[in-house]
Amino acid sequence: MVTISAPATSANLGPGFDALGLALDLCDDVTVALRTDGLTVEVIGEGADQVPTDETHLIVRAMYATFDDLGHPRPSGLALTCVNRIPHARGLGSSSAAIVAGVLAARALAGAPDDRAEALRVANDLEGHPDNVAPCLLGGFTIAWTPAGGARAVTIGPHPAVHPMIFVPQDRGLTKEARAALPASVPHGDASFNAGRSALLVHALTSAPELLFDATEDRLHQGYRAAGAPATAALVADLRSRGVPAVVSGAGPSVLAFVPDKDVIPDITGHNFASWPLRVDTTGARISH
Ligand SMILES: Nc1ncnc2c1ncn2[C@@H]1O[C@H](COP(=O)(O)OP(=O)(O)O)[C@@H](O)[C@H]1O
Ligand SMILES: N[C@@H](CCOP(=O)(O)O)C(=O)O
Repeated sequence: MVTISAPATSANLGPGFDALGLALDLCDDVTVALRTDGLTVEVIGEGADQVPTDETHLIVRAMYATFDDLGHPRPSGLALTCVNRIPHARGLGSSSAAIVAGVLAARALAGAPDDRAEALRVANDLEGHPDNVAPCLLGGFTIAWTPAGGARAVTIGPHPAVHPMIFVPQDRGLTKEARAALPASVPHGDASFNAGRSALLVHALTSAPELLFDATEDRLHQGYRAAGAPATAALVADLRSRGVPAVVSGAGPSVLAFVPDKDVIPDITGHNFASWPLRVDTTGARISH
């Protein structure tokens, strides 16, 4: 039996589309036990009435893909108990947390070493972009990239004065749909703008939080997604008009803001979002046997 605790994540952080991400201290816990035969999936909390409980469940899919990647036979029986806290389809990396949990659980049950670089490669192949699975696996603020051999990532910082605040709406928004809203190409000026802001964001998050406002500007994805999530765009614009570094969290529809102190909650009167002050998770997914 193995238990994986996998954190929520906020990807992109404004200009770092598909590259930058931050782990947050809100975790899904998954316990997996080997059985002689059959598959059972018990889900408590987020998504309990919505996610499948057969072999199409995302954690089970990630486990099977990992056993196959290791060349290890799939077990004849599995029992999963999932305690879910990360809201689904809100831009907080619930699918990445599920994939990471499945990859780490399968590696542990197969007797493979806890090799996060290997786990990242497999998790990214399943998720399709590395910016959530990287912080979920490594913790902290991560920069991820995908060379020919598969995804890689480094984790750094962030500066202790980086205080994330998440604003979560009731409505959902699937990442797949938000990605479909993006154009096939962008103007060179916008690409160059984001390259500069992404570089500045690394400096701001690690050494100079006072630069976060300029560093979180984006021209690659948020504008194209605004029509599909107008309430999100309105909250980001309102917060930024008051000098708060605010961005779309992942593909949305949640909003991430950086506040000067963890107890400072910006006034969001008139916006139908719940405020969640979350600390940075500095360790990444945890495994307990
Ligand atoms: N813990 C989980 N168990 C099973 N499926 C999950 C879990 N978390 C997420 N999913 C699946 O992933 C979908 C959300 O993924 P996605 O659109 O990428 O949004 P998010 O930003 O929350 O990752 C859910 O609707 C569900 O189908
Ligand atoms: N870079 C991705 C990030 C998606 O994050 P999620 O938490 O919304 O799944 C994107 O912007 O599509």
